[in-house]
Amino acid sequence: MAIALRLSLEDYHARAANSNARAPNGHASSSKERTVDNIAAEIREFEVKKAKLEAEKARVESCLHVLYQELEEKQRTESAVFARRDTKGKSKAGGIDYNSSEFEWSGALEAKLKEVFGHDSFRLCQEGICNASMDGRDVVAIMPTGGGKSLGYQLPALMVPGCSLVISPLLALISDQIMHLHEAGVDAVMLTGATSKEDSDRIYKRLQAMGSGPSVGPEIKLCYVTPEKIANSKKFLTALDRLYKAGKLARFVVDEAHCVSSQGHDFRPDYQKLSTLRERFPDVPILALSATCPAQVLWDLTKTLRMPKLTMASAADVDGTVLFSTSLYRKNLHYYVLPKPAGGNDSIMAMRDYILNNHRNDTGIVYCLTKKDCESVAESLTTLSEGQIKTGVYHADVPDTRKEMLHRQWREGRVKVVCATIAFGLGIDKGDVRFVIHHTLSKSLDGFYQESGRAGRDGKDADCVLYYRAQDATRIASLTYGERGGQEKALAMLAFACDVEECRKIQFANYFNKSSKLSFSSWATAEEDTLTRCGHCDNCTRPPETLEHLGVRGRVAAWQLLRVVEEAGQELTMAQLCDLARGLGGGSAKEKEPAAAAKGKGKGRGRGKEKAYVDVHEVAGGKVELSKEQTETLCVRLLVEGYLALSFSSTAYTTNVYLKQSKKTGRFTAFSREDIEAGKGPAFDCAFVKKTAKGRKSVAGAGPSSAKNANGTASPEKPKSTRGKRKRIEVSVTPPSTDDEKGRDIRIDNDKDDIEDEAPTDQEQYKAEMSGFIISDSESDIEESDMEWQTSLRGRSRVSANVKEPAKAPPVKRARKSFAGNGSARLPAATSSSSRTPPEDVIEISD
Ligand SMILES: Nc1ncnc2c1ncn2[C@@H]1O[C@H](COP(=O)(O)OP(=O)(O)OP(=O)(O)O)[C@@H](O)[C@H]1O
Repeated sequence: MAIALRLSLEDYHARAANSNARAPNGHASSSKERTVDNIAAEIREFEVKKAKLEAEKARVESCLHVLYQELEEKQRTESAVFARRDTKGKSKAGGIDYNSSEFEWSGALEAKLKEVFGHDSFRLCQEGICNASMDGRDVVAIMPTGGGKSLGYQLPALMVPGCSLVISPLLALISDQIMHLHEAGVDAVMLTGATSKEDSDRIYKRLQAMGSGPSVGPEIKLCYVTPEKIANSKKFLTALDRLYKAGKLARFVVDEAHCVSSQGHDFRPDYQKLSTLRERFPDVPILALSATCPAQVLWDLTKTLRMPKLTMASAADVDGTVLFSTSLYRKNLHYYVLPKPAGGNDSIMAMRDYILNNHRNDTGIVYCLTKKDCESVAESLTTLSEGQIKTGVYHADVPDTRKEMLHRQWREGRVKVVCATIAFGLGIDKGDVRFVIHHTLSKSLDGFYQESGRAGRDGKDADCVLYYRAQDATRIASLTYGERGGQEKALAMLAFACDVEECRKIQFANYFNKSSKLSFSSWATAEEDTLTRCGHCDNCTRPPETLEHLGVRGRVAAWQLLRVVEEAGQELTMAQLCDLARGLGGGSAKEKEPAAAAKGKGKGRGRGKEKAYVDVHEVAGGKVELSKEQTETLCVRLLVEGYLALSFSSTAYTTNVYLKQSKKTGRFTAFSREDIEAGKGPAFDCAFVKKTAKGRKSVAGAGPSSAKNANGTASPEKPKSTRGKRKRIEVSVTPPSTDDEKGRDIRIDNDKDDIEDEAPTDQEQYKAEMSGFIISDSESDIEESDMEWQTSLRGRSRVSANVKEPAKAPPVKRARKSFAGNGSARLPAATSSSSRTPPEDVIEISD
C-alpha cells in the first residue's frame, strides 16, 4: 500500500499518456476518464483497506484487553492465596490484591457502608479503592460517570483519623456532595467562594483545633475545596500545614483528575498547581478520580501530581500508585434514537406519549438546546398531558430561589421531569433518573454521552432517548458555527443520530477512540469485548427485515444530489437541494424555473435571494425518486461522509446554513450515472427504516436473534445476558405544521445567546447552576409564586398558541393529508426487568 501511495499525479499522467497511446480512437478524454476511473478505484481500495485495518486494530486491542484481564485474573487468584496468609492482603511474591475482601478492616468497611450510606454491597471496584486507601496507598481510579467514585474516598475517610481534603472543579458538584453527606450524617464542610464568612471562620477554627493537638469535639472528616483554593489561599495552606504536622491530614482526593492534563479535553490550569501537594505534604496519599482518562492523560496526571509508577490493583507492588480501571460501558443504559415529528407540538406529543406509556411515574430529564425550548417543552408537556407529567424548568436564567425550590421538589418526587439545558446535571446526583430524553441533538457526542449518562446512576435500567429528524442537522450546524472544532463535533453527533445499524456502544467506542484517544478496551467488560454488540440498543434490537438498504438506488440518488449541487452554481439550503433534486421548483427540462421563487422562499434572505436553476433531467438524468424525508436523510449521510460541505452566512439575527460541494464531491461525480449504476464509484450505502404497507414505519424491536456481529451481519448466537429483549416502540410521526414547514430551511434563528454552553466553573456558575430549580406544577400545594411564574411563562411560550390554560384535554389533532394521525408511543419501561412491557415483535410508527 505504501508503494501505491507514493504514486504521484505525474505517474497518473504518465499512465494516462500510455493508455492514450493504446486507445484505439486516441481520444485524450477517454484516457483521462480511465485515469479518473483508476484513481477512484484505488481510493476505494485504500478506503476498504483502511476500514479493514481499523477493524483489525480494534480486534487486536480487544484481544489484548482480554489477555490483560486473564493475566489479572491469574494474578488475582495467586495473590488471594497470599492474601489469606497475611490478613492485610500483602505478599512479597504475588503483590497485594486490593480487590480481596480479606483485609483486617473488611468487615468494618462493609458495616459502615450499610450504616452510613445504606448500600448493601460494593459496586465495580469500590471495595478495592477503599482497601487501597485504607492501606495508605496512592490510587488512580477510572470509573464511568455515575459509577460510584465518591464512595471510594468518603467511606475510608470515615474509618481513619483526620480530615480528607477533596479537590473538585465545580462548586455545583461540591454543594451536591455536601448535601448528600449531611443527609447521611457525615461531618463534611466546604471552603469555597460560596461559603459565607461566618461559616468559613468557623471551619478555620475547627481545622486549627484539629491541628493543635488532641481534638476537642468531632473532627471534620471531609473538607471540599476548588483547586483555586490550593493555588491562591495562603491562609488555607497554613491550616493544612498545621493539620499535616499533627498527623491529621488523612488524604488528598483529586476529583475529575483529568483536568490536570493539558492533553485532556477539560484542562484547568489551577489543577497543575496541585503538584505542590506532594512537595509540601510528601506523606499524604493521593487519590485521583476520573471518568475518562486516555493513556496520555493518565501518564500526564501521575507525573504532575508526582505519583509513583502505576501498579495493577489485583497484584500491586508495595510502592506504586494502585490503578483501578473499569469499563466505560454501562449496560443498564438503553440507547434509542427515535424519529422526531416535524411540527413543534407533534414532537412534544410524541414525547408525552413516550413518557406516559413507558415512564408514567418515573423521574426523568428532558434536555433541550435553548432556554426558550426548555420553557416551551415543559409547558407543553404539562398541558398536553393534562398535568399528568409534572415538569420543571432549569436553565441559567432561572432565578436562584426558583432553582432551589425545583431542586427540592425534584428530590421529593413532586416534580418528575425537569426540562433543562446542559446547565442542569453537573452535581445533580439523583440515582433514580429512569430516562433522559434529548429533545434535539446535542452539539457534540461528548455532551450527549455525558448528559444521557445522568440516567440510571443507581445501576438500574434506564432509557436514553434522542429525538432526531434530518432537518435538525442544519440547526446544530448553525449553532456550532464559529466554535472551534464545533462543526466536526456536530457532524459526529449527526453520524450517530442517522446511523440505523451500528451498535450504539460500538459507536461511542469508535468516537471516543478517535476524538479522545480512549482505548477501545475502555469499553470492554469481563464478559464482552468492545466489538461485541450490546444487544439492547435500538440498532441491536431492530429486526433486520425492517431495514431497507437502498443499494444502487441510494448511490444513484446520492450522485444525483451531488450533481445538482455542482450545477446549481450557488450554495443551496438542504430544503432547496432536496426540492431541486426531486424535480420540485426548477426541475423541468423544458421550463427552467427559479428554485427559490417557485417555492416562494428565499425572499430577502441573504444568499437565498439568488435563484438556482437546475435541469435535473439534463444534469442528473432525472429526478431523485425518494421521499422528501429520505432525500433529507441522504443529504445528511452525504454531509457526514464528507461528500457535501457546509457553508454559512450570518446576519445579526440569523445564521443561514447551506450545502455546497466538498473536496470529495468529485469522487462521485467524476463517474457517469451509468458507471454508478454499474457499481463504479465510491462505496456508499444508505439504509432506512422501512415503512410498512399501512404507511407505518418500523423503528426498532429486534430481539436477541437479531444481534449482529462486528461486521454487521446477523449473528446466529443469542446474547448471553438478560438484556436485548425484544422491544416494541410505537412512535407517532405527525405531519409538519405549517409554521414548521415555512421555516424549515434557509433561516435559522440565531438563538445562540439562548443556548447554555460549557458548564460554568466559578462562583457565577455556582449561582447559575446549583442553587436550585424551578417548577411548573399543577399540584394544588405548590406555592403561590410558582403559579405566578408558570402563568407568566405561558404567556411567553412559543407553542402557547395551541395551548389553552388550564388545559382540559389534549388538543384534537387536525387531519392532514397523507398522514394517519398521532399514534401512541410505547417503549418497554426501564424501571426494572419485571416491570418492563412484555416483549413484542414489531415496532411501528404511524406516519
Ligand atoms: N455500592 C453502591 N450501591 C448502590 N448505589 C451506589 C453505590 N455506590 C454509589 N451508589 C450511588 O451511585 C450514584 C453515583 O455515585 P457517585 O456520585 O459517587 O458517582 P460518580 O462516579 O462520582 O459519578 P460522576 O462522575 O457523575 O460524579 C449515587 O447516587 C450513589 O448513591
